[in-house]
Amino acid sequence: MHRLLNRQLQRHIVPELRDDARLGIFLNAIDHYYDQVEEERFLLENALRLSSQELSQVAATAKRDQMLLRGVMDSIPDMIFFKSSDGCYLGCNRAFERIHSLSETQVVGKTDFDLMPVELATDLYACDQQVLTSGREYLSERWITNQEHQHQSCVEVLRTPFFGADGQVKGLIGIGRDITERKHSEEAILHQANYDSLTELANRRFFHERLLHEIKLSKRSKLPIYLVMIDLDKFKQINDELGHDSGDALLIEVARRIKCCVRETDIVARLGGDEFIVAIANIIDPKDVKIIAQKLVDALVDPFLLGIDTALISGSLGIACYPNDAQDIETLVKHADQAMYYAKKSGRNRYCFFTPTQAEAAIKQRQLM
Ligand SMILES: Nc1nc2c(ncn2[C@@H]2O[C@H](COP(=O)(O)OP(=O)(O)OP(=O)(O)O)[C@@H](O)[C@H]2O)c(=O)[nH]1
Repeated sequence: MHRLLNRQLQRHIVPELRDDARLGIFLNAIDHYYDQVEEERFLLENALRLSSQELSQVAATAKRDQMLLRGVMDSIPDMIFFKSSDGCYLGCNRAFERIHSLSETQVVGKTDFDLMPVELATDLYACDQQVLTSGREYLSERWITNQEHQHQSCVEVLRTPFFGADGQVKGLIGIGRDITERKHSEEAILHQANYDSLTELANRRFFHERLLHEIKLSKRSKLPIYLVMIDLDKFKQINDELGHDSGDALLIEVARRIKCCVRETDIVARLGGDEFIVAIANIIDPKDVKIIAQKLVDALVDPFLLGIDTALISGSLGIACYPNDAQDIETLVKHADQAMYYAKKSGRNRYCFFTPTQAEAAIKQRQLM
């Protein structure tokens, strides 16, 4: 280009001037200048080509990294989500999508109030706030209903804050694990530890625990608690005559009948064998205990239909009162047992209240043995 310009200048300059040494210097300077520009242009073009190559390499690497990160996130079985400080979802992984039956596109930019039932959303909002306001981790456990498949799963979520360069909380990362199976087995273990497997009533251990709680309440309310010990009369005969399975069926029916005679808040337990116990709290008029005890006696004499057989049985009941008869559970149960024993001795199919003479008689009997 500059050579063309140089030629143009040479042509239009008058011949005398063309030999002028100063003009020659000027033209050479132009020539040199254009050479320099050409070189710079070449370098610049080269640099541009190289940087655009680098740029596409960087972009390719970034894309590869992003895909790798996405692949890793999606293959993690725990659910992952990110939220901004105003509670809007920034992203989530596949496990999150699966648990909630929601795609990432449905989620991003939305809050829990846009996506979940209001009760759950309020609950999750409170969990988020724990992290966003304190800047500390927070572990929560929630039952979530999958709207699409209508099944419930229990999810344990660890929320961790993330910070900006200014040190302020900018949002949170949640990592959640489906612990439904663990929860179910924990519940089963707890049920096994607290309930009698045959009748589904509370067992001795759980009865003790619940009675302790009732005693605390009674101390405040100043209302007594009555323990009613129930032992079936001649139950062994049922087993012997009709078989163990029929005996089991009868015990199940006894449990059902006992529960029908008391309030839902009263504690009904099977202590073992054919022995049951009921704790009746909040009794204002002691006459009510007599009414309940008689109801229990009557309920047990009703015939039991056991397959093709009909069984007749009765029960002997002993009653002790907290705090009048004893202040600790062990003595209270012992007194109810002594009263029950007295009912058996007095002809069965009845209830008896504990009296101190029964305790004296029991001591004497033990001394004779
Ligand atoms: N079917 C069944 N029988 C049981 C179970 N646990 C204990 N038994 C039986 O229940 C019977 C309890 O008998 P006892 O309370 O000792 O005596 P009883 O025949 O009821 O006579 P009294 O109590 O003196 O009126 C025993 O034969 C035990 O083997 C059970 O889970 N199922």
